[in-house]
Amino acid sequence: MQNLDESILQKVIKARPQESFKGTFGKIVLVGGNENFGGAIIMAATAAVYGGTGLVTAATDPANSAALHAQLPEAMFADFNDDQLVGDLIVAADTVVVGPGLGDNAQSLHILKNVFEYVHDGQTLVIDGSAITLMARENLKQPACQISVIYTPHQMEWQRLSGIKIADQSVENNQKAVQKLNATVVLKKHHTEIYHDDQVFKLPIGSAAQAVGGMGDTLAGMVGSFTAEFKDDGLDAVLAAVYAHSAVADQIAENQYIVLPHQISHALPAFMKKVAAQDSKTHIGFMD
Ligand SMILES: NC(=O)C1=CN([C@@H]2O[C@H](COP(=O)(O)OP(=O)(O)OC[C@H]3O[C@@H](n4cnc5c(N)ncnc54)[C@H](OP(=O)(O)O)[C@@H]3O)[C@@H](O)[C@H]2O)[C@@H](O)CC1
Ligand SMILES: Nc1ncnc2c1ncn2[C@@H]1O[C@H](COP(=O)(O)OP(=O)(O)O)[C@@H](O)[C@H]1O
Ligand SMILES: [Mg+2]
Repeated sequence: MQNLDESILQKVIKARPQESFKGTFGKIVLVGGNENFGGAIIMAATAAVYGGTGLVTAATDPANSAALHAQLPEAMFADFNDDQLVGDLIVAADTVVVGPGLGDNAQSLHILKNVFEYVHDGQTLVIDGSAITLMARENLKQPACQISVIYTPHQMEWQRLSGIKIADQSVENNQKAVQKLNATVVLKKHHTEIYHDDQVFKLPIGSAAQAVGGMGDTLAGMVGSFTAEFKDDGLDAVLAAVYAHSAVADQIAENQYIVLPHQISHALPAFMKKVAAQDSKTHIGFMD
């Protein structure tokens, strides 16, 4: 098991080329947010916008449209019930995130199946929250095409997906389950573990100040954002997102009892600027 450190940030987050436009930095579609969980998809989309992905669309329940636009005018809205529209957006995307606040009823399942129908070779698919629960419950297989699949379960979602009880989630048991999945797994907990092929990475930072609703929705948005924006970096983009999420949280937690998920997103542009400007030996104190 390898401990992640700050060097993963400099490896991925570089100064932007001046000869560029929004399309250079990727397109992402985030699917989720039923009428009760609109906050989840708004938090995920916020992470994607502030993470720097060039074009961000939230496919969600129409009940969330006004709130999304009010909170995040940079993001576009699509009705997640419009299969064709969502399909067209997915076809054009670099990364698709599905699950934050999607819910687990028949409508949620229909939307998830529609996403799986349209994803195609070369894309990244981040599967989070309700989408993991639905796949486990409905025994739904991940799409068979050549996509990079990244699951971001918390321990109970991982129990549902892998069948491994939380108490038995050892590195060895988790590795066996991940090898059957053909996917990367970001197992979220205190000191999150990332499983990829036969490699295991551990996040040595982060704290209980992060134990608030929406923290994982924000991480899913960041993982999606970085995989779309830094698409040549593959696994490193995932590792950098996981590290940055908790590195920013730790800095906010120096002065706060808890960290609100949207505060992490809002702090990202300044944090990323510091990373891109600094050499790899310097501590990144974006609030210094
Ligand atoms: N503002 C919004 O819109 C928000 C919307 N959200 C959306 O809600 C949807 C459902 O997601 P979910 O995670 O809230 O519920 P679920 O999948 O049933 O898991 C909870 C069950 O597992 C158990 N549990 C055991 N270990 C655990 C662990 N380490 N981490 C977490 N749970 C653990 C836990 O035990 P308990 O707390 O009861 O002791 C409980 O029995 C999903 O789409 C998500 O995106 C949320 O993000 C919140 C903000
Ligand atoms: N005690 C803790 N220490 C460090 N990180 C934590 C702690 N509790 C929660 N987190 C982080 O918060 C996030 C919680 O994810 P999740 O349960 O999916 O949240 P939600 O679905 O409410 O957005 C994960 O990134 C997890 O690693
Ligand atoms: Mg979650």
